[in-house]
Amino acid sequence: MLGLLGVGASLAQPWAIGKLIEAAGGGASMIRPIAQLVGLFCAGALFSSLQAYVIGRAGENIVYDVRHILTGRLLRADLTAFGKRPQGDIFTRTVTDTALVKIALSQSLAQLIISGATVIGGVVLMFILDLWLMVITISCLGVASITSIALARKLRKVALENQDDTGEFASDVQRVLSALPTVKASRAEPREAARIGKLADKARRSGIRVNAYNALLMPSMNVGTQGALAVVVGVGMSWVARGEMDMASLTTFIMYLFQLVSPLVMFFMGVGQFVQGRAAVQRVDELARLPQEGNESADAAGPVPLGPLAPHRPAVEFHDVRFAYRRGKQEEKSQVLHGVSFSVPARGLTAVVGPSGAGKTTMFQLIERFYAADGGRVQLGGQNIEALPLDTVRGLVGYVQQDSAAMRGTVRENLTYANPHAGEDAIQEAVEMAGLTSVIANLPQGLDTELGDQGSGLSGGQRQRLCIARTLLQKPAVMLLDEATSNLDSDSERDFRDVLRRVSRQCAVIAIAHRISTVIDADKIVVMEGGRVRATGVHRDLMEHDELYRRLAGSQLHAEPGVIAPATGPVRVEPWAPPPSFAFGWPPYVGLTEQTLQLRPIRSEERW
Ligand SMILES: Nc1ncnc2c1ncn2[C@@H]1O[C@H](COP(=O)(O)OP(=O)(O)OP(=O)(O)O)[C@@H](O)[C@H]1O
Repeated sequence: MLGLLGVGASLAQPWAIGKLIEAAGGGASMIRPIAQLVGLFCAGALFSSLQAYVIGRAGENIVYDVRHILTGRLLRADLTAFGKRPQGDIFTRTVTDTALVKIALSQSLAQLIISGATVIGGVVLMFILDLWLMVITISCLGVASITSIALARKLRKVALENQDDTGEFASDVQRVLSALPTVKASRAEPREAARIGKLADKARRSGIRVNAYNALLMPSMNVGTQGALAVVVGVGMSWVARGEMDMASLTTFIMYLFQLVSPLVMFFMGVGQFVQGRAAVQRVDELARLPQEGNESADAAGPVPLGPLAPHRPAVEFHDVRFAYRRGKQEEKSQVLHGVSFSVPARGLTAVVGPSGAGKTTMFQLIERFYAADGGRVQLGGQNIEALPLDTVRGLVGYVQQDSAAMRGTVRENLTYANPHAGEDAIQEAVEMAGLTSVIANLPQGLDTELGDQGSGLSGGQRQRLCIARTLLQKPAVMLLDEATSNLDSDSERDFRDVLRRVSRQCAVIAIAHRISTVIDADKIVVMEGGRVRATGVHRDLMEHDELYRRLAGSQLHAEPGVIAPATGPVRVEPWAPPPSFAFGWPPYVGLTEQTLQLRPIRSEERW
């Protein structure tokens, strides 16, 4: 509305100038026309600056709303759908494309409306002033408008390409930066620089095409209006000379034509911006449509009260659970769990063992409801996990992941992440239980020491203990530990076993374990192989009856002197030796003898 009032004020200005010319020519008082003109100038300036402020504010509100809704949907996105998109692309769409949406939905839309209204108003007034001059003007502008519309269409296409290219570039930068130590250790910097350089170049080339079409858009309109101006001045002046038109009307007409130039150019620039913004809207919209996790009917009811699960019934039950990951655009299935059934008591330690790739972590992810089972039933405290609100499930289940996820922020923020209201005593207790007391005491600012991305600033084992403490603070009913002790030294692991014993008196602890010491202690052991439960029992029975378990206990589980012997008699641990030679030409294994440990130059035939 403010914009349209501004348009009204500027459209009235040539009319006021005409009146001024008439007054000057007729020798009448010029005070009134000058006052009218000044009033119109001031009103026009006031309305357009107010409109610019209001539109700018609306734009910021729009971008805030879009980002707020989008991040909410990203955080609640289904992991399968989320995992298919490169993170850099998600980042570009959330940050850069939302800014373009702001331009499209506020600035350029307002520009289109205001300059469109100015053009229409001007054209109508010019028609009233002189029909034939207007016909001449429209024919010149018509050609320019058709060219501009064709250019705007092309612009939208290249803008979409450029935004995709920028997304691809951002994804690759993110991929490399998140694995920078691996890149350096593999001496892959030149390769990566070349690869990223190619993507940057692709974005540069499509960016240049966007600029080329943008650059053509304005001059094509300018040529049309300048041509129209030349013809109007020529024809109009000859009519004035012949006395068929008065000078005031021609001046007013030319003023309107001048006034038309800028809004027309702005209109087509607005079209350009709008089409680029529409491409961004399309990309943001695609991201916002990512499938969401959770069960709407269960979640709508809100979280059910948390508390320890009843001690007399199993905490977790798997009944014939089948699950396949979906990969790629075609959603090809890779079946991982083939009818898994077992139960976990509400108290005590249950260890899950099995060869790599057996499906142990996948099982945990189904308990956390990161993914939904394709068949069968997962139950928590006797209730189907799918029927419980997600918030309740994740409040009951604490998860220490395999790769000990810690985040940028202080140690305290990391510790209280799952329970932000934890008191100082509870924090100290969790720190103590996870064996972090001396680690934190040695940090420069104790609990308030800042950690870098992924918790850098702590060792792998310390990060692992931090994650364990975080889960302890959550006081879960079911605690999932995915190889949580793999980075701990023997002393810390022994201490942690005591912690596990204490914690498992309060809740169900399920641990994927590769250390025989953790497994021996377990009240129940689940042996998995190839996505199936092969055997369950306690250490002694499994050593007697299960061939795979015996093998794992002897090799894959990290044997520790004096641990296996009391339960079963000595287990022979074969020393590891690689095969005689690998197909890709690794030199034959010779064994570490005194001779091979001596440094000597490598002969050319030994290189690989
Ligand atoms: N996100 C995923 N998408 C597709 N397949 C996956 C995904 N995660 C795991 N897999 C596959 O599922 C199978 C089981 O993986 P899982 O991580 O559950 O095994 P695991 O028993 O925990 O192994 P490990 O002891 O090595 O951690 C593997 O074959 C793996 O390739």
